[in-house]
Amino acid sequence: MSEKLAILGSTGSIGTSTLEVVRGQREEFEVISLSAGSNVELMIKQIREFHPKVVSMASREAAERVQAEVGPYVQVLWGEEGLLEVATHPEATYLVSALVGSQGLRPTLAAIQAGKKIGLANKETLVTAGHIVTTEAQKANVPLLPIDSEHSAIFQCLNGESMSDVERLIITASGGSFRDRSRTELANVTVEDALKHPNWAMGAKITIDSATMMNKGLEVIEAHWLFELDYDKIDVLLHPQSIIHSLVEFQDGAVMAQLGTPDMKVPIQYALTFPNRLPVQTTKLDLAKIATLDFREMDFDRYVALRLAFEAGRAGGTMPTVLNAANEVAVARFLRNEIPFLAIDRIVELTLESHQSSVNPTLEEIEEADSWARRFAASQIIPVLG
Ligand SMILES: NC(=O)C1=CN([C@@H]2O[C@H](COP(=O)(O)OP(=O)(O)OC[C@H]3O[C@@H](n4cnc5c(N)ncnc54)[C@H](OP(=O)(O)O)[C@@H]3O)[C@@H](O)[C@H]2O)C=CC1
Ligand SMILES: CC(=O)[C@@H](O)[C@H](O)COP(=O)(O)O
Ligand SMILES: [Mn+2]
Repeated sequence: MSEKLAILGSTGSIGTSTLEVVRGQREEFEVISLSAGSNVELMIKQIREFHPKVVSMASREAAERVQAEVGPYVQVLWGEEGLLEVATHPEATYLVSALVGSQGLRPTLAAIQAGKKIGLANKETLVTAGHIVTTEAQKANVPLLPIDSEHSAIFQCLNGESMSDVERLIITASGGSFRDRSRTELANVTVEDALKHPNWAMGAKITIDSATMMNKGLEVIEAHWLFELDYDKIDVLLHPQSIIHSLVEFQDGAVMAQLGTPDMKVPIQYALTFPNRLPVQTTKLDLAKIATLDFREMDFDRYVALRLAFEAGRAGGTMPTVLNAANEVAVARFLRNEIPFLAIDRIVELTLESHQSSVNPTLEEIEEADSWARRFAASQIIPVLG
């Protein structure tokens, strides 16, 4: 048995793909603890199949419903306390951090401080408090293994290389659901349309982030922290097929890329088994069938969210925290049909413009900035501009 797993967000897109990886490599993994929000039915199924010792749900009511079904042999907790228990269970060796949003920060930090290896899908954690998360990981001598497909690709390209030879990272972007529409054509798009990602089946929040290009913005900040590179050395390239997951250019002009069919089981398993590789049940890449790979230069006027993310990342302090929190609120409002699509990046921009950033913020200052940004973004009534 190589890893004993704690999984935050086990009922989500990354969580269920992680359990699919476990199913494919039963002798490699044991599931120790799981957490979910409100999906009681799926949690009960996961408990019956994987026999965790502890699980947690978002609310007491959901936890009681799970406990009533599974009996006393599994401890069912709830709320923030439950997330911390799941993340730091003494028997777990490895945390898969796959909650959505900056609510993943506290439990992920706790797992780092408890010495668990981290498989990081929850990019918002690194965006909101990158300097704290990376410093704590270094102190605890804990690896942060990327699950996000682009960062896994870069991590694989950098294997055995010296960071001083890296000229730049090139993060690929599919362009999301509306990549073939101009900005003015986005005024009346629906939630249903925005949720149709061309290449990946993912949770709702990241699918909207992909449509606004905020996902790529968050990934630029994530790459800055994971690979300790200046923003001037991080580029974004439109690549509609999502076959090249990202690239690294070296100072001698050589460019390394990692390719594969879009299937999160591949980066998830690599993060779990690194430095080893094991077989994965996936569709193998057939380049002759694909025949053509396309690329387009990034347009920062079309994708305002990406420009805002570069600006917030470069500004540092609490600006990335505010970018992330305002975006979380704006995306949730769009998903509830409260605001139009184009209001998402406008709300983020207005929130950033109104924020007084703190330099080298503490965890408490980050949480304060996060709360302030959530309140501000929730209160904005936006005249939508093209
Ligand atoms: N999906 C993907 O392919 C990729 C995702 N990522 C990142 O991974 C993270 C997870 O994304 P994804 O799996 O798509 O998201 P999903 O929305 O599919 O899953 C989110 C998970 O978090 C749980 N959750 C939500 N709210 C709460 C809460 N208040 N308390 C406890 N648990 C909660 C959900 O539970 P429930 O189901 O019960 O609501 C679910 O298990 C995000 O940060 C995303 O950006 C990165 C790369 C690719
Ligand atoms: C699978 C994954 O890692 C997502 O972050 C994906 O990359 C989203 O695609 P785009 O943001 O490029 O549309
Ligand atoms: Mn990604």
